[in-house]
Amino acid sequence: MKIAVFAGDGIGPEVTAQALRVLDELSLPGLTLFEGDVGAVAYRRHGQPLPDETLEMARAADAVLFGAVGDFSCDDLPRHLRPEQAILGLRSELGLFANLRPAAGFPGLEHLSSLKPEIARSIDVLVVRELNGDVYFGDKGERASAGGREGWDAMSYNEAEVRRIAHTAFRAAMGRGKRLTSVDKANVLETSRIWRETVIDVAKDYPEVTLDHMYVDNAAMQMVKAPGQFDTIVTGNLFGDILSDQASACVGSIGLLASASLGERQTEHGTFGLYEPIHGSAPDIAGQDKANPVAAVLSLAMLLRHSLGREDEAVRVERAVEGILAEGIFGGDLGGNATTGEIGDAIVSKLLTIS
Ligand SMILES: NC(=O)c1ccc[n+]([C@@H]2O[C@H](COP(=O)([O-])OP(=O)(O)OC[C@H]3O[C@@H](n4cnc5c(N)ncnc54)[C@H](O)[C@@H]3O)[C@@H](O)[C@H]2O)c1
Ligand SMILES: CC(C)[C@H](C(=O)O)[C@@H](O)C(=O)O
Ligand SMILES: [Mg+2]
Repeated sequence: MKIAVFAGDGIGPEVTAQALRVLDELSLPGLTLFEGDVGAVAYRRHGQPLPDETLEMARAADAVLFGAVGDFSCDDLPRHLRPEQAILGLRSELGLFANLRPAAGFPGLEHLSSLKPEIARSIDVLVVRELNGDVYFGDKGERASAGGREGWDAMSYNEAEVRRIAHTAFRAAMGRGKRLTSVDKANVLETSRIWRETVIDVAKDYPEVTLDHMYVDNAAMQMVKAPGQFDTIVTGNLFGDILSDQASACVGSIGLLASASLGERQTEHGTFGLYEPIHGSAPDIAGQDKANPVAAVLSLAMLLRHSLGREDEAVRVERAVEGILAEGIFGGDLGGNATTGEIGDAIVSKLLTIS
């Protein structure tokens, strides 16, 4: 089993280090780790945010554990050299079109949510975000206009792209509450019209799943008003990016939410995938031992489940995280004062008590 570890920038290495301590504690036989450069750190060392050797390392692995990329010092670089191109490049080059972003409350921690506890208690949603298309990967550029320089970005989805993410989402909904909400902006966008018609067509293969549709502006409002109404959400790249950050505040902190990015490639151990927190490099707290490593540790749990076929270990890691949160071990993002390292220590100790 090979895991490529790309820790990246800012708090990326800080939170990834804690996930690696947890992985070490599991002592999985036959596991080899490879470390590669991504993001601003890769740009400084190699002149590119996603060097060829990093991409090759990912291709040769069974899974990628990713930290975060992004650095304000790179804000003025041309787009293709920006750190964010590392994660966008990995997602597209590796065909990772399905981004699973679960957002469920931790029992007893409702008071940590930005919502009223009685509303927060109900949140248990899986956001299935399409990851290889949309306005992210359409043509873009700058041109002259009567109003001065004009930036433009083309948004599109074709039926094949919608079909494959819809199948992923319907299958995920089958394993959950059998309710799927497709989020779009079909009242305005042609992209969303094709999206909606295609999702409706795919629904014929899943008669047990109740499908409904919601415009993204309403979905954002409903996410804070009554998040418990959602079971599984399927949406495009941009809307999924935004709604998942929003869902994290409903749970309590962006430092709590993990993600899996999956494609079609199967290995002898499971589905090849890339696993990362939904948060970024958080330059405002980088280097201060303040970052919450829970999202990174829970990303490792998703890696164990989906790419290594290690459900038992995945559950153990999740229980350890739930355990330390139930004991009130929080960092500053949740109103506590535990450092990144102390939260990692607590998770590792808790793991030892769970068989
Ligand atoms: N996948 C990725 O690598 C990824 C994801 C999002 C943003 N980014 C990049 O990260 C940089 C910063 O972006 P941003 O500030 O918009 O988003 P961010 O997610 O990095 O931070 C947003 C806010 O949440 C806080 N936060 C984030 N993670 C936290 C954690 N684990 N513990 C405690 N607090 C945490 C930060 O301190 C900040 O206040 C940018 O360069 C952006 O492009 C990268
Ligand atoms: C860094 C950025 C390109 C990325 C995205 O927009 O997908 C991030 O916000 C995320 O959620 O992983
Ligand atoms: Mg995001």
